[in-house]
Amino acid sequence: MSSQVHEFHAEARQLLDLVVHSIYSNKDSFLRELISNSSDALDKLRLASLRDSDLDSDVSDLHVRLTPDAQARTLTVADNGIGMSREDVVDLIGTVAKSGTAKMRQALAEAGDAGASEELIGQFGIGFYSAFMVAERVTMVTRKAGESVGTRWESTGDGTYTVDEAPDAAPGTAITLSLKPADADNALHDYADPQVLRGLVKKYSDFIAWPIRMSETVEVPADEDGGEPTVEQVDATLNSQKALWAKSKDEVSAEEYAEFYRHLSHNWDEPLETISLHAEGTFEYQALMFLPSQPPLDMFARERSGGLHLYVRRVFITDDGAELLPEYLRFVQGVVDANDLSLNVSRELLQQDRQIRAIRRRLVKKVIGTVQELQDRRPDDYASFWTNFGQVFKEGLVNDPDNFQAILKASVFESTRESDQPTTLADYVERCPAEQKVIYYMTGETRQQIERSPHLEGFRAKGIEVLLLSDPVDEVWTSSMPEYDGRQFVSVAKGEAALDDDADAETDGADRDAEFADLMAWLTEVLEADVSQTRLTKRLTDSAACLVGDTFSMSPQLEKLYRASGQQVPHMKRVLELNPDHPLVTGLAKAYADAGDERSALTSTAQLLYAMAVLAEGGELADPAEFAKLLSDTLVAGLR
Ligand SMILES: Nc1ncnc2c1ncn2[C@@H]1O[C@H](COP(=O)(O)OP(=O)(O)OP(=O)(O)O)[C@@H](O)[C@H]1O
Repeated sequence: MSSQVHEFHAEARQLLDLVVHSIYSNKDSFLRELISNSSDALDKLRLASLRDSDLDSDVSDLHVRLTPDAQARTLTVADNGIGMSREDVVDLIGTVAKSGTAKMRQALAEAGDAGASEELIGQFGIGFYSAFMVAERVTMVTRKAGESVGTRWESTGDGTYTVDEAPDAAPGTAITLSLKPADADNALHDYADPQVLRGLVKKYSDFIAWPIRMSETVEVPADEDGGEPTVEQVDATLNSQKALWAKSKDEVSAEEYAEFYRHLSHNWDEPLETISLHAEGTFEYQALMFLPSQPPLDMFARERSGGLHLYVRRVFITDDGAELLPEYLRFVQGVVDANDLSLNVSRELLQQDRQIRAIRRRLVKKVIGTVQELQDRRPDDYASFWTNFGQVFKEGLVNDPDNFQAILKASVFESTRESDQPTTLADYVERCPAEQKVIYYMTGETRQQIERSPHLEGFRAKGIEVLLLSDPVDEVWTSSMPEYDGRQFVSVAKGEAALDDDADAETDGADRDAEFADLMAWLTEVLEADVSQTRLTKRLTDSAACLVGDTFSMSPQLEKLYRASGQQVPHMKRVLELNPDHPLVTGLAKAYADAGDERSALTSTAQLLYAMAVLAEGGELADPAEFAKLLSDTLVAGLR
């Protein structure tokens, strides 16, 4: 195939434009990005050759090489890794691989000016494109393992790039940067200077497992025989290649951990917390995990792979660590290096492996324990963790019954208490009056909707704190009637509300029940399709009526969630609760008593009463048009 000019995808162009004109101060980080990509490519080739004995690739000396050329003002970063095919190049480099998400697109659209690029680059990372922060032109020559012809890619970072055949390409990938003039004022260093490169590798990429080599000029002093001093080219390895996870925590600096985290995660932020684990005994392994300080763009993408990389005795096996941590901990980044697994272990085997399962159990406990520690000791960091990952973490309440209590404890919840901070359950319990033996909650779609719901009126009037749960998972885990610290979770929208506080209430209640008995029996009959029973309520102060489920029933929101996921669930009838002090209820009782046999005229009022109760809790009417007609007819009748 001949030379082709391609246009970058719109998003890629936008991003490149930001990069080229970037005032991002950390331009040095381009080197870390390129070395990181090379390291990944070397990992992939070694793995491919382990798995596929037909792959005729030389893996005896895998490495990265830096070649600065001060005269030509170029820097080449080359590896003999997996390489890319022509299609790979166009697909991977011509588009912003990870940017399909709305968030990135939105951020790009908003970042109109160069000033915003700083933040954007720092937040999202730009991988390969970071080369354009320091280079006027980038040339990539690459050849994929197993293919005979290579590809040459070139761009100046304007809207287009060219792709050519490269018949003589060496296996792997070589990226040559034609460097912009060094400009110390703008943190643009001289990347053709070997000393600068040496320093950057030490700083950012020391832990890379593969050797990063550079040919250096060294002076050989005059020997004893009086020969002249000479200058020689020597191949130097710039990085120590030490696996950070094998070291104990006090041997590694925070900055080293942070760089390693960035390398692993392709994020550009600092880790919020570093977790190091060295297990000895039956199964020996080392784990190094990080809680990020920023959420990744694709956290809610279902196909997102796990954040843990698996190594076996220092050999990279997979970066899809789905078997190592459950989905609800998918934000955790890190490495697990197991001593006793086979290098040939396949994905299927991983799933069944006893050792992997044991490791997973331990890692899960460790991560939850770390979140708990944050909660106990570093409230600000915990708050930021919760904002970013709380919703995902709470998925564990549904998916990980074994750790339910630990997850519950390490979580926080919104509540009716006057505070902008969510509460732990321990604090909730501590605030409870002595006689309150349960934890009250209400679920709904948003906090605002729940707060307006009539069910809370009585609780609010009595100053009883209620948890406001508005994540979809909340519907699910609460429906199994869990306990915390021996206290049951009780929905304020289910069962009878125990809100009495004086002894006379019982007799009072019996009198009132008798007073409204006829009306209630009639309402249950008229609203038979939706209402299982009508009773007088203790939970309302302002509204006329509300609907409550049985203690063990499904909430309407859960019903909706099940339907949305394609499951057939029966429509749940609920109890209609009436406020005997409300004029609409007393008025209706009177009208009902006066109407004699002419009660059919009151039917629409009964239906409106029901519909209003549904609307007040933020629910949806089965037939909104019918409701509008009923209301209109009633209003018209009132005007006559
Ligand atoms: N040296 C290389 N050898 C082989 N493939 C490479 C190399 N450099 C980049 N690639 C391929 O190009 C893809 C895109 O690289 P790029 O650095 O833009 O993004 P990334 O590494 O996936 O993520 P990030 O943007 O966070 O760095 C990589 O995922 C990889 O498949």
